[in-house]
Amino acid sequence: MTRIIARLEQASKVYQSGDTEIIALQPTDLEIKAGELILVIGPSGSGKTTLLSLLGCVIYPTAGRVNINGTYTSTLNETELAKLRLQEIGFVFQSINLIAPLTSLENVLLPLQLANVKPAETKERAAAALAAVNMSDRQHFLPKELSGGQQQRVAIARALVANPELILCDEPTAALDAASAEVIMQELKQLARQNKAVAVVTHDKRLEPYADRILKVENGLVKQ
Ligand SMILES: Nc1ncnc2c1ncn2[C@@H]1O[C@H](COP(=O)(O)OP(=O)(O)OP(=O)(O)O)[C@@H](O)[C@H]1O
Repeated sequence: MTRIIARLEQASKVYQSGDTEIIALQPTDLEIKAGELILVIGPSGSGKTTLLSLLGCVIYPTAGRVNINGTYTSTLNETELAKLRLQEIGFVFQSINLIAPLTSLENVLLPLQLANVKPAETKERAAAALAAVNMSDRQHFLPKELSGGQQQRVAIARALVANPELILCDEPTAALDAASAEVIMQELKQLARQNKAVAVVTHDKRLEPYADRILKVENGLVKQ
């Protein structure tokens, strides 16, 4: 039986802006399984980032429940939730967010240091994560010394170094040319093959051939 890594049960998100309620996401049922790469597409403002933020436990649902790898997030306090995020979820953002004064290796080390992994182990694991995205030869480079595609690969290494089950990406290829976008997608596909679940929000049509499943979001409504 395929493992379910993330599940939304009638999960919705409503934002309050002054007197107006904005329904960012209608009540949604969704299962994301180990081994699949999902694309999330839809117009601007349709609720894609909201969906990804719910899956990433960055925001709480207004109603309904979120289950990550068997745990309902509503049963956790802030500290436990932060720990779950660190252990189970890897994030890759469009804006990359590498820390400028830190080298590739130091950026990738961060999640392990935050998770209190033993120093003897951290370096080895960070180096292995960089090797997995073919960036071993750029370990000691600063972000500004790397191309956009290389920076994105370091961001992926950082997202996967703690060995999370769920990898969430918001427009990971937006700033990249066709060749770099293909490398990134091959790498995300590779992660899915290693029985992780990968969800990618994108406007980029070039990514569709890589998807096992495409979710369309329109006006806060998710269609499979
Ligand atoms: N913090 C917030 N407060 C109020 N409204 C919000 C907030 N975050 C998002 N929204 C609203 O929720 C709706 C969905 O936003 P969301 O960011 O999920 O869209 P999106 O599909 O990711 O858009 P884009 O493709 O432009 O990034 C929008 O109407 C937006 O204005």
